[in-house]
Amino acid sequence: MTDASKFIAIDGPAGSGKSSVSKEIARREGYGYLDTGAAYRALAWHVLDRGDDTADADAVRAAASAFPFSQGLDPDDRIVRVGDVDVTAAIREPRVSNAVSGVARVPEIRVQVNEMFRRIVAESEYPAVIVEGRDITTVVAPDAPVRILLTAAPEVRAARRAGELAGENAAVVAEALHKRDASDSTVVDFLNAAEGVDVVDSTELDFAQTIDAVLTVIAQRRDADRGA
Ligand SMILES: Nc1ncnc2c1ncn2[C@@H]1O[C@H](COP(=O)(O)OP(=O)(O)OP(=O)(O)O)[C@@H](O)[C@H]1O
Ligand SMILES: Nc1ccn([C@@H]2O[C@H](COP(=O)(O)O)[C@@H](O)[C@H]2O)c(=O)n1
Repeated sequence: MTDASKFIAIDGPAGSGKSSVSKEIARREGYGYLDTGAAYRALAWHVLDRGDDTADADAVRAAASAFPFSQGLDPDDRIVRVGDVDVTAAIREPRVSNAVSGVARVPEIRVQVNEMFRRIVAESEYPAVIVEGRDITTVVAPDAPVRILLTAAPEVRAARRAGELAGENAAVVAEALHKRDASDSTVVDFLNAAEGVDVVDSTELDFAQTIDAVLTVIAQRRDADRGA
């Protein structure tokens, strides 16, 4: 069993605000920030870079066996590398977003990256690390003192994501987001909160209100964990 005491675990569907909210809270509170989706995205990029298809599980496993991934925990230093290549921007491109679920579907890959996430948190010098993804509250750190499912209505998430991708057709962006959620939810359940997980639904909240809501849960859970 891993020591999950440093984890602040946040799950949720695409576009629910996991990365933007986690990053901002990490900055304010002096926590580390681990974007687990970046590892899946970087592996998808690596598979494509090798000229392979992420739908081919054997090709994904082969790419993962030589996957020199690196990512720091500083919320203001978000550089992601595969070997010497800075893939920070490339992993956000639609071609990677559309391919990443293929990587996430391979069970051995999930085991490999989850072990890496636990090791990164255990070795970090931060007092706590906000770790966000799809299965952090349920699989990666089910014993974490703080576990939050951050969600929002599908149309709100799609509109927020379309707002980010200037120049992209909103309907196409929405369709890609829902398709990725549908594929990902066959692998892990990030739409329903597991027992003991707090839900923050930001459908009716602006960004600042969402931050406040998440900070309130963190404070309550950490106090309870300390026996306050
Ligand atoms: N409560 C909110 N109100 C308005 N905009 C928000 C809110 N929360 C997040 N956003 C915005 O929604 C967009 C999507 O958020 P973000 O990228 O953090 O989602 P995510 O859950 O990490 O998505 P993905 O899993 O696809 O990476 C961002 O532009 C972010 O600034
Ligand atoms: N814990 C996780 C995190 C991510 N994934 C997969 O990676 C994709 C990209 O994640 P983003 O958070 O950057 O959008 C996501 O669509 C999943 O396929 C995962 O499976 N588990």
